[in-house]
Amino acid sequence: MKILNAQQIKELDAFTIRHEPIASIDLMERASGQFADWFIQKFPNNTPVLIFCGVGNNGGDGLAVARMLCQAQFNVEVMVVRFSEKTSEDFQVNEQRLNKLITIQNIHSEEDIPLIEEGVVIIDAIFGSGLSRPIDGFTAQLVRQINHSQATVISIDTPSGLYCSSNNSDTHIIEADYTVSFQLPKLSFLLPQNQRFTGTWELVEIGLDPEFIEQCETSYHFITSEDASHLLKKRKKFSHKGHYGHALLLAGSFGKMGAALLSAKATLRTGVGLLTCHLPLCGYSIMQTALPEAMCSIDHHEHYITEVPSLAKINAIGIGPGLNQHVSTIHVLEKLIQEAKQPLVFDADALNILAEHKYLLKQVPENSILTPHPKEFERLAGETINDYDRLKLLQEFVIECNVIVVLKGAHTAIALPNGSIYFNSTGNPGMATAGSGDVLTGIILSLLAQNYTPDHAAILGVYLHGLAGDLARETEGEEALIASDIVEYLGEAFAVLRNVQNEE
Ligand SMILES: NC(=O)C1=CN([C@@H]2O[C@H](COP(=O)(O)OP(=O)(O)OC[C@H]3O[C@@H](n4cnc5c(N)ncnc54)[C@H](O)[C@@H]3O)[C@@H](O)[C@H]2O)[C@@H](O)CC1
Ligand SMILES: [K+]
Repeated sequence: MKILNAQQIKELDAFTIRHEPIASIDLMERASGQFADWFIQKFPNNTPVLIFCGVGNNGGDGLAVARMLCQAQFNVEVMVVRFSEKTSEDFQVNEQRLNKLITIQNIHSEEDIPLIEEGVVIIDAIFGSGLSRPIDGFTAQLVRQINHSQATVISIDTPSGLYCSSNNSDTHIIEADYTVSFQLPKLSFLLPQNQRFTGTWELVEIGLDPEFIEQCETSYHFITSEDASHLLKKRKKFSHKGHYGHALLLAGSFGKMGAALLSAKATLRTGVGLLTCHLPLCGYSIMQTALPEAMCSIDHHEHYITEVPSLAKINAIGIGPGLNQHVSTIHVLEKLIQEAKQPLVFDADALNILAEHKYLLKQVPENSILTPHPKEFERLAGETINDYDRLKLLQEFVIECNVIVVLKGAHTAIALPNGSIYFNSTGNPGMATAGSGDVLTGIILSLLAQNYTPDHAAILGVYLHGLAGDLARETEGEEALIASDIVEYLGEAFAVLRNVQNEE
């Protein structure tokens, strides 16, 4: 699913109006209807509702929603924030329609701002995607007062004051509990720094033109279940393990053999034909006992890896989980980078070694996958002061190094060598737990070995990992969830994606 900027959203609305065709006021009615349905599902109609409307089309939505909630027997109070004399046409139509049902109040200055009573639910329809400069004056005071109140706040389309695709977090912005947005997510929703503004966000479909969306150019995408299911290949009836590739995992050191084990388990559970783990001697009985399905290639060193195993007959290589940064291991990484012709995935200490030895980073083969968390990415690429700058740095980094970076987080960002970024839609805070990243490396390695292209392996792997985590949460909850659970639920995650495939 594409992520569009404010200008593109405006053009998309206009194109839909011309080509569906649908009158602008009817499109507003459809959008407001979807919001109202969402609201009615969520709140009982004895909830007192206070709606703040701007004077543009976001405000128009607010007025239409007010009418719909009145008709659903909610007790609704509406205040129009008159930050401008000019009102949009669709705002005016909805103002007239609502006037027949209730008395609309107005805010012209700070004195008109009401006290916000306890228990009220606020709908924020002050500004939407038309915001073009920071909120100021009495509107800023209103935003401050809403944010200081105890009320539950639901924003229509976007929290008022938040730019769709650039940084303005130091200005006045509504801090919503929920944001219900129209059809496509905004870039701002996907960045950690904006979570306090958007709260939990959801999308409602409003029938914007799919062909127009198709031809819009954007670097940003949001991975839906349909997107992920399109990437998932079918297994063939007349196939054997040789068809599903041979993965090599270089992992583990004394005290960190669990990371190797988790990663190896995930590799096998993601459908690889064969897996060889190259481990230090101390890992041999651990792996053979805990995971009999994996083959072992054993290093001469007791505690860490010092040798590159044979790469013959290997289809993909993963390195990093539970490794250390001993000088011999650095040499292993160097040799591997120089000799490997297979696709590679780098994680954990493999990334730290690359960060410490930048000459190695320059030699990493093109299309290799790096899976840093934000701190590891900072070591690789440098510091930034906000999430937008980090995103820009991420794009510059992948273009310069010609690699794929999986920047882990709530909406993991997969950056491809051309600078496109895919944000993941699955996963939950329960997955912020030891070993979760090792599992992801195993999943991606497995897909690479099965001949998925590196970009597909990264996108599908990240989606599956989050989906398995979401399924695990249903029984384990967020606190009790551990990385092994993610592996346990991989089978169910595949089943969910297959269902999506079959429904299409
Ligand atoms: N037909 C359409 O275009 C649809 C639009 N929809 C709604 O329309 C919204 C966009 O509406 P608009 O483009 O009218 O814009 P907004 O309602 O977001 O903003 C209103 C106007 O305020 C002015 N403005 C911007 N920043 C300001 C500031 N800081 N202080 C004072 N004035 C400022 C601008 O002229 C802007 O057009 C969407 O977010 C969505 O809620 C939906 O009804 C779906 C259909
Ligand atoms: K809003």
